[in-house]
Amino acid sequence: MNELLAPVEMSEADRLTIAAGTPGLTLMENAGAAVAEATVALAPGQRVTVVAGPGNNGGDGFVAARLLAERGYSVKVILVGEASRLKGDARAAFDRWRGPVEAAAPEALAACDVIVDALFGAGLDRPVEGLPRAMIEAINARGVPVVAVDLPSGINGATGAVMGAAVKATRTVTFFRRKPGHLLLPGRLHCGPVAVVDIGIPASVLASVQPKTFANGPALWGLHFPLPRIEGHKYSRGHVVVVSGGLSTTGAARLAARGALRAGAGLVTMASPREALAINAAGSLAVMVRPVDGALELAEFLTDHRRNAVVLGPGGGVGAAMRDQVLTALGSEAAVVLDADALTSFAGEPEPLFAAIRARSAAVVLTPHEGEFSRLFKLLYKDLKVKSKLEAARMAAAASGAVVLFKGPDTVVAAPDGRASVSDNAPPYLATAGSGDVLAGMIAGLLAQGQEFGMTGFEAASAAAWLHGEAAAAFGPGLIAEDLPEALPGVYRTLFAQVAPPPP
Ligand SMILES: NC(=O)C1=CN([C@@H]2O[C@H](COP(=O)(O)OP(=O)(O)OC[C@H]3O[C@@H](n4cnc5c(N)ncnc54)[C@H](O)[C@@H]3O)[C@@H](O)[C@H]2O)[C@@H](O)CC1
Ligand SMILES: Nc1ncnc2c1ncn2[C@@H]1O[C@H](COP(=O)(O)OP(=O)(O)O)[C@@H](O)[C@H]1O
Ligand SMILES: [K+]
Repeated sequence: MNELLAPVEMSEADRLTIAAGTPGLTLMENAGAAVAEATVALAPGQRVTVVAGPGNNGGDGFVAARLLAERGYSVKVILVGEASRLKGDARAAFDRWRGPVEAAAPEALAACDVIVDALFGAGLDRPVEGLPRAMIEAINARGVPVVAVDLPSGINGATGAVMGAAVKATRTVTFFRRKPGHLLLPGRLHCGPVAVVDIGIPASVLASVQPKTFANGPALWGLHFPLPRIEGHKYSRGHVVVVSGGLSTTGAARLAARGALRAGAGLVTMASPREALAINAAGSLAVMVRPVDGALELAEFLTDHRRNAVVLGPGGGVGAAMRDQVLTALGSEAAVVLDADALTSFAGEPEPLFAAIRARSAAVVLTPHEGEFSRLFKLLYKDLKVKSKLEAARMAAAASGAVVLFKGPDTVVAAPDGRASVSDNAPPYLATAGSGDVLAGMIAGLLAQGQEFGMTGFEAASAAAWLHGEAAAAFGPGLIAEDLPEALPGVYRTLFAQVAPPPP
């Protein structure tokens, strides 16, 4: 159930289902019935207004109107468009509706206790203007609960963008699978809780649709999660190296090291400039500290292949020295996580970085926030008209050859092969200094352990993003970055029970 279907993929799922013998009208009846149920569950007053559009989204609305009227609600349909132009299943559903139909006008919403928004769904294909826009604005101004059919009207299902104006729904009922626009911002903020209902589309159609976008969660990577094994030992759980910055900026690397250790890496070593050795050593217990200055010493340090994952960037400084260290790490056999200054150091001239990534086979994960993303992938943003964060992350992954974790409330992880995950579990108080450093360390911690479990860079980055959000939510408001690694054991307790294979 974790697949996310863009509108074109969803209409393919519909088409395959209909071709296999289920009439489109049956799907529409099931969809409308689910919308009616959701409306009843909101327990509004008796007066329901269905705002219906010219396509099949409106068709779902006509079905819901009929079923609600049959249950004794006082229902009125407001049609945005000409009744004479309705076609296909929507026409058939309209013909079964015997109640009042009013021409669309904002004033027509005056007397109602709940609104069913069936104006536009997957078929929205241009910015909303004129009367439809006035209706959306009137729905939002009305202040009564709104049940959105499939998507809040005006939200682009593929991108989450507001196409001019969009309904703010109380809840949303969608069909078969969620759409990217339910998770990506701003779309998610318009949906309220999203119910996914079965309308008779069999999961088997997914084999043909081949979705590549997923809601992030254990269903995506649980099978490859590196659970500690009885016969394991600390060396089998991987060894993360976190490269520290200079004397005044060691905190970021220490946060990353703590994140790596709590994520389960068997060993974590900070590779520290000599000037910062004392402070790094004083600030660490289980984390080891070794003197490593500059790219040459880092290269030497990484010749030990047991050191199998490296984090570079947090507090590391921007410039030629950082670029050298990054290219050195990419020249090793270790998995590499590049964050913060490691990314900014290549802003404006990313080609040497991308070439080094493409020349290796071990995993590389880049973890930019929006500022770092636009600095590093400037050309991409300028040359191509990128429509969404999802598309931007995918293009960045394809261009760089790395897994790209594009941070934010709707973190997207994209792999060069086109797969992508979207997270919706990060609470807003995760936006606090240093939380990204912990995340970089957690990714490396999973990469270090994950090799023999077949955990890829895409899975490690997705898992870390999800765990990061769960840890923040488990700690609760008031969170600071230091709390994240300490909240991880509680998250692991639940996760391990969930993903552990059943006893033989
Ligand atoms: N058999 C199916 O395909 C099923 C479809 N379902 C429903 O059908 C919906 C998709 O139906 P459609 O593809 O007909 O699309 P929609 O009903 O979402 O919208 C398409 C209509 O809106 C018009 N339109 C699009 N953008 C506009 C804009 N900005 N301003 C003015 N008019 C605009 C189009 O010209 C077209 O007439 C789904 O969201 C879902 O609610 C469900 O009934 C399940 C089964
Ligand atoms: N509004 C938000 N809601 C949820 N998570 C957020 C929000 N804003 C940022 N985050 C998350 O917080 C973390 C911040 O990382 P980053 O920007 O690198 O900060 P720092 O460099 O201080 O560590 C990222 O994991 C990001 O996804
Ligand atoms: K809608």
